[in-house]
Amino acid sequence: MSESPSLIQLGWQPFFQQQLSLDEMELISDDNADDRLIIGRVIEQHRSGMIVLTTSGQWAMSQTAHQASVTDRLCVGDWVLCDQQHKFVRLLERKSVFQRKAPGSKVESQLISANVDSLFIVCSLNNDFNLSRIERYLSLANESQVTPIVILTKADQCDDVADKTLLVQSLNPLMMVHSVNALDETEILPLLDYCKQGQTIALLGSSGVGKSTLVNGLLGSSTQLTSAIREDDSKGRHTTTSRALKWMSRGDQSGGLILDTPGMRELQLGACEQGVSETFSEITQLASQCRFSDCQHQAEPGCAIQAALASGELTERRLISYQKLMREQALNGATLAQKRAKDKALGKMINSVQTASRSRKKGDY
Ligand SMILES: Nc1nc2c(ncn2[C@@H]2O[C@H](COP(=O)(O)OP(=O)(O)OP(=O)(O)O)[C@@H](O)[C@H]2O)c(=O)[nH]1
Ligand SMILES: [Zn+2]
Repeated sequence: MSESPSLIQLGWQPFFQQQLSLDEMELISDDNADDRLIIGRVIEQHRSGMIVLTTSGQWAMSQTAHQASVTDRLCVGDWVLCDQQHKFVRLLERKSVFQRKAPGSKVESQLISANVDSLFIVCSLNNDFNLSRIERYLSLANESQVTPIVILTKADQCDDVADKTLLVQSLNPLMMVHSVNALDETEILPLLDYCKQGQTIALLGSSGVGKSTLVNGLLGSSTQLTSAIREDDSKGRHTTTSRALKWMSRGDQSGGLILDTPGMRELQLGACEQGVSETFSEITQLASQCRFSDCQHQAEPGCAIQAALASGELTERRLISYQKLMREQALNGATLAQKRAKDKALGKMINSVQTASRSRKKGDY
């Protein structure tokens, strides 16, 4: 590792500080205490465990067997307290979290990253340009309460940059939208404003839109928090994996962190009804003005949505995009409800088995 960062450089914020008890604060600041506590941030996740970075270096975190239910649910970006033996003590509450449906399962979620402040939604201005995909990513950002920033790449390969940028801006007039040639470092410099010291950003976008190019450009000649590591993959080959959390520090300017895990890149829409509603807030607003509270927005009289379509205030594309995402939510919701019902049934069965076994022991069976 080239350099140890300060807590602030690692992304420590008042939100996390406020969670520490007085006792914990004492144990953190007392270098001589036997039960000294150390604050660390999870920077990598491996099959074998978590790598935690602290102000005094990085190490593999250990845990006791009974902590597995918590440590199995940790992810890159998490803040943890550890003891001097590098053993997990507790997880600090997350400011934000990205999760997805676990592969092969409709109901379990898999945590991808935590404590991201801003999300760069990357979309290229050539053939990948797709408003509905941006809306999908916006729903994810809103659900996770992470600030979205839309970055339109390959501006150098597009004839109507201004028109397309306006279209994206029309999704939300308050949203930050940038169009860049990601290969040109001077064009991406303004993006560094979102990555100031203590801020953690993540990137989301289809393959080939320029995420790696942006990350490399933003890192510039940054000091890396950590160097690349070599580990054996499942087939025993050596692979070089780069750190999931990268630090942008250029010259004497100390920047924020880029969280770049493969999982983040493949993120799909999980359960995020709230995020979808927020992304399409004008549609939910309109729907509340329909004459009938159960309006299907088809041909009912007094339908505010149909009226907005007719006046051109709302586009059909946007309505269809909203309905599609909402339908996906309904499906997610259904599977979650089914899972809850199943868990409840299982709980009942376990209870009845335990009651029966207790009565057998008491001899009244
Ligand atoms: N002309 C031009 N080419 C770009 C731009 N951004 C990226 N590219 C090129 O597009 C190709 C894909 O870029 P990457 O940065 O690897 O894309 P990515 O999003 O990281 O792709 P994945 O790793 O598959 O997710 C590379 O050849 C880049 O040089 C841009 O703004 N303009
Ligand atoms: Zn209606």
